Amino acid sequence: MEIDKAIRDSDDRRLKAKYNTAIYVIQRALALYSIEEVAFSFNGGKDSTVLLHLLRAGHFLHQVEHGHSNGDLSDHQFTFPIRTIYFESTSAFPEINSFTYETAASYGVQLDILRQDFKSGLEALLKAKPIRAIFLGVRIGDPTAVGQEQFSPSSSGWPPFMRVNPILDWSYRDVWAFLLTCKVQYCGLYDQGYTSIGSINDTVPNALLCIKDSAADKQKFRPAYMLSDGRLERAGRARKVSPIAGRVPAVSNGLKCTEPHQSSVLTASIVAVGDEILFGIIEDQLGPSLCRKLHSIGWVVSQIAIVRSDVDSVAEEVEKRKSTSDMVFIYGGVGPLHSDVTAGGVAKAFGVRLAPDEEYEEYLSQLFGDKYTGDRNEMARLPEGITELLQHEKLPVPLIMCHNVIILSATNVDELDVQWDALIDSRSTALTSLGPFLSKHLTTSLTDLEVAQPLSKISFEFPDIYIGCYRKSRTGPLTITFEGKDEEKVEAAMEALSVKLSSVVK
Ligand SMILES: Cc1cc2nc3c(=O)[nH]c(=O)nc-3n(C[C@H](O)[C@H](O)[C@H](O)COP(=O)(O)O)c2cc1C
Ligand SMILES: Nc1ncnc2c1ncn2[C@@H]1O[C@H](COP(=O)(O)OP(=O)(O)OP(=O)(O)O)[C@@H](O)[C@H]1O
Ligand SMILES: [Mg+2]
Repeated sequence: MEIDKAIRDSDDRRLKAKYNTAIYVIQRALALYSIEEVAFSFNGGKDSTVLLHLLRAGHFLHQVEHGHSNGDLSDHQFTFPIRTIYFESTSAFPEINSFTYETAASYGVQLDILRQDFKSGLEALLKAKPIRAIFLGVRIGDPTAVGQEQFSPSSSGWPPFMRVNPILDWSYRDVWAFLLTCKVQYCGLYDQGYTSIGSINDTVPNALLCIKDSAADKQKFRPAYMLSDGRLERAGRARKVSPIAGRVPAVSNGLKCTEPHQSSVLTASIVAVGDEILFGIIEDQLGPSLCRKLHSIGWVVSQIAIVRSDVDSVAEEVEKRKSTSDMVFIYGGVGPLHSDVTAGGVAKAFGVRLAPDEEYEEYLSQLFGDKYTGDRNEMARLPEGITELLQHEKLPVPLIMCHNVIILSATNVDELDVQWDALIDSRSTALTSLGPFLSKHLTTSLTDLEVAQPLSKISFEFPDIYIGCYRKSRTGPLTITFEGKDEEKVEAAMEALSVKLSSVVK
């Protein structure tokens, strides 16, 4: 079976682990329900395309296990035996419609086309057919995944059936790793910068994939698999636009299609975990170093917090920061000791549990060998369903990323340097360089009282320039700093203040 073979032949351990879990879920469902009792909800989207091929492989393996097939791995001509439903809508992209029909034809899939809304369509279907379980390509991070597990009964108010979500814990990156590794066809819209597809009324290409090319009259987009931060997968679906504007790829999620540094500033929060820092026994050196690194790539650090080494303190801080910052960096409290509570705190902040992560466990056992036994397995328990491992050749063990929270295991500045370089190199985080800040400063021996009024006027006139002040001693000169991304504006702000201050001197 070519899908199973492609995954087994691949050396992507994470993908293998995700594949195995999905196949396990599919096989359990096929053991629980007869083939007449299951259905597959297919809509030509990338997630349901992944699921189609997983179902093909899962059903094939199920047959082999039960002695119904000769197990011939080159068996391509397998007719797809699971009832497949497609809710066709007049507002679907024509490319999605044709891909759905063509794919069905290629893999022997019999499509049941439903032209009602989901609920009425399912009510009618369940009256007519003995369906008890429906496979869906829902993934954690989808708005509809909230509260769902791999097997979730339909919600109240819906007809009764089991929703089976074999790829619930797959990330955006896993989806693309699967489609590219298995070399299967996917809808052509994904090669035109669409990263998640709804209807023509609410979907445009993802502005984060826009290629700036002033020579061309039409904007171009990179393919969906190039999106480095899966969190932003739905950026092209955030805003409802008119049907005509929906096909014009100029605006998405309020972001103009420009180089990111021209239109946006991203913010980061830093969380250090450690009672010893709060007791004053050791000093946090990673926080200031991270601030410099983030500033150098054009990010704004909005906060550094130091929290106690307990799960609730970590969870409370991460919960606040993850929704107000684009990225949260957390360090300290990583390891197998009783005080190593960071992973647990992050899990709690996202409302998930800690569960063994096979892939991470493998890295740890390679690193620690035989010593890695017993309680040390604790280290391989990571937030379930939301963890992405960020591998890099320079790192002995991958970094852990849970949505927009990156757990750093560095304990000193040298280790941080290595992890930072790996993050910058890694295309799977959103840590893109936004273009550096331009910094200028001037010093004055005027008093704070003399400077206050002109300075507040200038701050008001230049709202997008960060104007700050510091002094090294109460009696020494005052340094005024100007930070911004537009050199001319930074200089204009500094010049304007100089003029105002010189008139104070006179
Ligand atoms: C087969 C199937 C089963 C569904 N079951 C439920 C359900 O039990 N409860 C629910 O609230 N929505 C259910 N939905 C609706 C989806 O959660 C969601 O609203 C729909 O896929 C639209 O998603 P979109 O807004 O991202 O296009 C179901 C949809 C499908 C196709
Ligand atoms: N019109 C539809 N007909 C049948 N199933 C659907 C339809 N819309 C959604 N689904 C089911 O819901 C799942 C989740 O939809 P979702 O839009 O998140 O994923 P997708 O369409 O597969 O991929 P993408 O996120 O790129 O749009 C689908 O994988 C599919 O199982
Ligand atoms: Mg979709």
